[in-house]
Amino acid sequence: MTLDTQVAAPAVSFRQVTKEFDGVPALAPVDLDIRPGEFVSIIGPSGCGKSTMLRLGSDLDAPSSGDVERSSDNVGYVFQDATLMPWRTVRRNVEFLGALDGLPKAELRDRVDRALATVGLTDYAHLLPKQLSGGMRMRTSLARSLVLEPDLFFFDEPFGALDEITRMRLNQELMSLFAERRFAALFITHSVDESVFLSTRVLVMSPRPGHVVAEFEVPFEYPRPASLKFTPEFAELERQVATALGEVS
Ligand SMILES: Nc1ncnc2c1ncn2[C@@H]1O[C@H](COP(=O)(O)OP(=O)(O)OP(=O)(O)O)[C@@H](O)[C@H]1O
Repeated sequence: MTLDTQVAAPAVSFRQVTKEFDGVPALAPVDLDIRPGEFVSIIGPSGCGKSTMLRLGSDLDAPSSGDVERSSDNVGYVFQDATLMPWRTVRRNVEFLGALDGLPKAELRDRVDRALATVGLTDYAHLLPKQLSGGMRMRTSLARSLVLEPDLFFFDEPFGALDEITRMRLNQELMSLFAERRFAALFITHSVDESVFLSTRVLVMSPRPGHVVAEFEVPFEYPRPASLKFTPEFAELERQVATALGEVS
């Protein structure tokens, strides 16, 4: 699918958005548009306001000044903690948001089946969260959001607590999903490699009060093969992002 990301209305836009906590600025004025088909990563030092931006973008918190606008209320969230209900099976966890949203039973069943298949958990749907690996718990969390077929996704370091192999695999799966669905995404990470591999655009933030100090367009076509990471072009972009991070850390 080709999408002209420059003409579509922003899925979310930040206009001169600031945030203070107890009078102390956490976020300097931020301007940012994320359009349908854009996967924007934010990377920056600890405490620079990445999660704050995500909370403001997703309406979990209100800015101190400025405006945040979303073009759709159909929003998905995936956090580092999968926040599954321990007494519910994988299937019942994945059903949860769709049921809350009042999806008709048959539609919900179809969507849950598709979401479970997308994340590779069809054969594990009867298990409880305690019987799952960390990667499977994260897949369950992702599937729960997918059931709502969101136009806009917020990811707060979803793979930060996973081992490297699982993280690489989930990066590949999320990239494939994005290649297919082309939702809009705001993705918080501490990993340069992950940000470049997944994103159409990478933003580097300064220490508190956070603001965007560097921005990189990532030109690689989707779907991206894992072997992309071994190309000189990928390594060069990683080097540039890491350098921008180093300059501000
Ligand atoms: N509810 C709050 N009350 C007071 N201060 C807060 C609150 N939430 C965040 N902060 C402060 O705002 C700043 C930005 O926090 P935020 O969690 O957005 O940073 P971050 O870049 O996501 O950090 P990390 O990479 O460590 O997760 C930090 O200095 C934090 O202590």
